Amino acid sequence: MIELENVAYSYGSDALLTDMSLQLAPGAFHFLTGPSGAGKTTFLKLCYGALRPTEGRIRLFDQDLAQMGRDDVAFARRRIGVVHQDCQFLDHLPLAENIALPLTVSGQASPEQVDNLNELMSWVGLTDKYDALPPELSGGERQRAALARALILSPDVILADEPTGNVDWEMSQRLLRLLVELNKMGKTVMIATHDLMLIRAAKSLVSARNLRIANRTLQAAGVDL
Ligand SMILES: Nc1ncnc2c1ncn2[C@@H]1O[C@H](COP(=O)(O)OP(=O)(O)OP(=O)(O)O)[C@@H](O)[C@H]1O
Repeated sequence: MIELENVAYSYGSDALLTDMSLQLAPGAFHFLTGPSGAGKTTFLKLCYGALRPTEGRIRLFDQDLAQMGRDDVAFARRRIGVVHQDCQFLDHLPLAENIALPLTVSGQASPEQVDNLNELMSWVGLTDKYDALPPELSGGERQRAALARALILSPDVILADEPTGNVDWEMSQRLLRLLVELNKMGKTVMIATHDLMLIRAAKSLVSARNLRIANRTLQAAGVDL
């Protein structure tokens, strides 16, 4: 689905990431860990085509990113749901409209026309927050809403950047179970996290591959992470 081959990335003159190769296969479940500032968010941005590599090759759904124009990337992006680290809601819009935004922004539908909106909001346990404004939500509610928004276009791949940041352990587990459930439905999942407890808790739920960014490159993490 997403392939990286010897990818490097630099924001300035120094390379942040080097020689990274990965194949995200259909139905795979990956954790991505590494110290703060190691480049996890940057790596996810490369995976969804928001950044282009300074070296190496990226393929999104069998297309070479280097050959893809803006429209091609936008089309491929519809198959990738991204849960952003800071949620990125529009504070003046009710929650349901925020969640439906990936559909309504392109003029494809109004929130009332989005068939799966109620279903999604119920699945993440937010039916009573339909009309709430984002600043009125708790941290866990925001994270669940961010997950719902990432799913509104029924993507094949979910890339989640610290989806359990700023929530308590119980809520982390709940979010983890939602992501595992999506994986059981056949979706490819990658979660970037600092939370090693979460990765350990996932062991009993899903067969995950653990990756770590260290020394500017991607490494398979051992059982003890
Ligand atoms: N747009 C940018 N321009 C310049 N430098 C950037 C930019 N975005 C990120 N960086 C730098 O790249 C490095 C990696 O950032 P990134 O957010 O990818 O790390 P991370 O592993 O996700 O960190 P954290 O775990 O703290 O979220 C950091 O030093 C950061 O300051």
